[in-house]
This record gives sequence, C-alpha cells and structure tokens, in this order.
Amino acid sequence: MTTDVTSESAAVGGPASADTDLVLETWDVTLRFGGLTSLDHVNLQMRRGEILAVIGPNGAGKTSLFNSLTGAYTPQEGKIVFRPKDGGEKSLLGSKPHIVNRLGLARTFQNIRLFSALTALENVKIAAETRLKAGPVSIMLGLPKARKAERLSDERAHRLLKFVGLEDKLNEIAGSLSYGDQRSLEIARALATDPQVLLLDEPAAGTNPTEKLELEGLIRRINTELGVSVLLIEHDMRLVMSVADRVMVLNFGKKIAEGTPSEVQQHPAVIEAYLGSSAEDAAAVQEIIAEHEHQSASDAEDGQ
Ligand SMILES: Nc1ncnc2c1ncn2[C@@H]1O[C@H](COP(=O)(O)OP(=O)(O)OP(=O)(O)O)[C@@H](O)[C@H]1O
Repeated sequence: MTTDVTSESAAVGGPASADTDLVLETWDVTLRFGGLTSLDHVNLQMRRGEILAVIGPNGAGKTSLFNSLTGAYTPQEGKIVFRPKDGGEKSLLGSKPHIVNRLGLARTFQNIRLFSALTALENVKIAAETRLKAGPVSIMLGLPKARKAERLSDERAHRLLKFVGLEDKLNEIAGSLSYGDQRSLEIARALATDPQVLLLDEPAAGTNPTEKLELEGLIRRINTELGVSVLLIEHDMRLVMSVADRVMVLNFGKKIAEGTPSEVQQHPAVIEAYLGSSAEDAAAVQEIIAEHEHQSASDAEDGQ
C-alpha cells in the first residue's frame, strides 16, 4: 500500500488540484515485462520548478519510470501527462523519445551515452542543433539561415559548457574526459535541447567526493538559474537529502512513500525497504539513519 507522508496526500493519484502547478503527472502507470511487474500503478506528481528525487533499492523500478516518461518504454496501463509552461497538456504515453524531447523533457543515462570520439563542444552542438529551424538542404548549401543557426548553436554550446564548468575542455575528446567531466558533459548536452524538465539518472555514480559537491551545486543552479524542473534518480542519499525538495520512494515497482527529505528519511517503510538489499543500498540506509539522527540532535539543540 502506498504511504504518502506529505501534507497533501489527498492529491496523490487524483487530478491536478487547481492551486498546484504540476509539470508532469502520471496516473496508475503499470509496466510489465512478461510476468514481472516493473511499475505497479505508479502515481507521480511533479511540481513545476521543483527538484524531485526518485529513490529505491536496486530493481525498484526507477529507470523503468524514467524510460516510461521519456518514451523508451510504453507502459501497458496508465496515463502520463506533461504540462508545458505555455499551457495545455500533452500525453506522453507511447510517444517516441525524440518527440518527448522536442516537447521539453531531456534526460541523461545511468551508463553515459556520449559521442566519445567527438569533442565536448561537438557533443553539445549536435544536441543544440536539434532545436535549429534550418533544414538539411539549407545546412548543406550554407544558406544564411543555416549559417545563423550554426552560429546560435555554437554560442549555446559554449555557454552551456561554461555553465557546467567545462569551458577549458571544449576541444577535448569526450572519451578522454574524466568520469565526472563526462557526466557534466552529458548534462550540458541534455540542457542544449532547452528542456523544461531534466531527468538525471544516477548522475553521481562513479564520481569522487569533490565531483559530487560540484554536481550538487550544478543541480541547484540548473534549477534556480535556468528555471528547469529536475527529476533525479540517485543512490547517494547525502546528495538526495541535500538537494531534493521532495522525494518519492519506489520498492518492487510501487510507490511506498513520498514527502520532503526529512519526512521520507524517518519513514519506517523506507528504512525497511532498504534493509536486506544490496551492500550499496545497505550503505544508503545507514546514511539515511545517520542523517536522521543528526537532524534529531540538531532539532533537540534548537529546542533548548
Ligand atoms: N527491458 C527490460 N526487460 C526485462 N525486464 C526489465 C527491463 N527493464 C527493467 N526490467 C526489470 O524491471 C525491474 C526494475 O528495473 P529498473 O532498472 O527499473 O530498476 P531500478 O530501480 O532502476 O534499479 P537500479 O537501481 O539497479 O538501476 C527489474 O526487475 C528489472 O530487471
């Protein structure tokens, strides 16, 4: 059974309430692979402008949810709706990934997918060019419209690479960059398509502590400076708890809890879900408990 720990639990699974501006919403999304139910009636409500984290033990269904939102998978049941900022709503269920991207959702992947033989700049320019109005013929003929589009995508790529901290590595081959830099490059490339929602699939995986701190700052700046809503899958609990406005927890394809980081980290169903899972997840639960104890100690001090 879903345990909602937000104060707005009545809204879960129902239609968008008039006073909540939801950018992305799912109703009862169910995805099956043969006899395995990877997502089981999942209701997601993402507010415009928020950083929403999706956590859960290995195999909980997090990537399946991302794949369903971005068109890589088509759930057998349910509804997925995106509400662009200029109004209206678009059904995403069954849409092709490039259509979903054009509508305003961009993602990164758990396993980095860059053009590893191209430079950092070229990787981002290719993504920026998907937003160009110039057609292939005008690009081939070098018509003024195409030259202008080329200049704009070049400027955009430079700006974004600076934004993610790769301005000194523009001309380095993507495959030769450090793991952390490749993750930043993937984020720049996703941002080049000008998304309203950015989906980050385990961006901290494989990064060192310094890179994690930089990533934390970057996610915040994407949210506040670029005004992009961020949906984040992450195993690193410290990062999740520090950066997310709200957290949704999946286990065995079901939503088991949802709320602010402090609400979720105190939730028995969340602790229970993580106990007995992989070593990585067991470490995560230790982080949750330690964070909670630290918070309780601070609250006690504040109360004195
Ligand atoms: N293409 C697929 N074919 C068959 N089963 C799949 C497929 N994709 C996901 N699954 C199954 O769905 C379940 C959820 O997997 P998913 O990758 O969504 O979990 P996750 O929470 O992202 O896990 P992790 O944290 O390990 O990445 C798993 O049992 C997985 O084996």
